[in-house]
Amino acid sequence: MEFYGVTLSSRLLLGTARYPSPKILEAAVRASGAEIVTVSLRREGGDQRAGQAFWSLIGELGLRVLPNTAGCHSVKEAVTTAHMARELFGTTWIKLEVIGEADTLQPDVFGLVEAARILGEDGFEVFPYTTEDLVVAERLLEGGCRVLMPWGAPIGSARGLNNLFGLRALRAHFPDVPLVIDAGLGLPSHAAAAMEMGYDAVLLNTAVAEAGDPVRMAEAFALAVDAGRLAHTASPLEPRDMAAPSTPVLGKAVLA
Ligand SMILES: CC(=O)[C@@H](O)[C@H](O)COP(=O)(O)O
Repeated sequence: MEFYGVTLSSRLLLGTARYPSPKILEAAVRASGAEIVTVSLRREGGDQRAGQAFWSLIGELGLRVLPNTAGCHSVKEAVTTAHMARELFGTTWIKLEVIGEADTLQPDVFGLVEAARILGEDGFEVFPYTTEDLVVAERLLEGGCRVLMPWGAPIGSARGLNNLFGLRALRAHFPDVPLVIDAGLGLPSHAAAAMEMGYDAVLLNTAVAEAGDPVRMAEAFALAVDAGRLAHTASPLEPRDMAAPSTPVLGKAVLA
């Protein structure tokens, strides 16, 4: 799998917020096998000691940082945050969030398209947090995005894949674009379903960070992502309406 020319073997991207402690975050990242972790600029500005531990972990595991513009509600705020993140983290990658609505934290897709275009022209490689809308997807690609990150469900909701029809349509319309389900996953089975559908990867945070045992949950998600991907490459059956006997029978049994 490739994002902007970078080849990766793990298809699980992990967020780094809301863990009970830096130690548990470290163990969860290790258990997940993730090669990319998202970091919010605002979080890193906070606790100095947690920041230090986090940076040694990044170095030790050779992780790639995907800074995000979490919590930005306008194009201006998102663009400014992206510039600060580029300075601080030394990467042109940016996970672009422009939040449009407080209850669902759903993307403001108009602002998103505009911010993605501005950042693309500024040399950023943008990972936009979007909806499953096909027209918005097309606009983001026209604006220079080479990866799309549709939501599964609202951030932190743990609902899974809310709109299977829309997500399937998105996958079918853009077979060659790396598509990552971002946000709203609650269970490993949700991640497996996304991968079975042909999504390239999943990004999640809350389901692991707020699980009773984040380390075990990180491992469970890693296994689910691998299983879902394996199933996808094995050409799964299409569901059908009528029964089809799984055991072929020849003739009839004679019962005396
Ligand atoms: C980590 C990150 O980038 C989040 O903004 C992301 O959207 C994760 O959502 P969940 O916490 O629902 O997994």
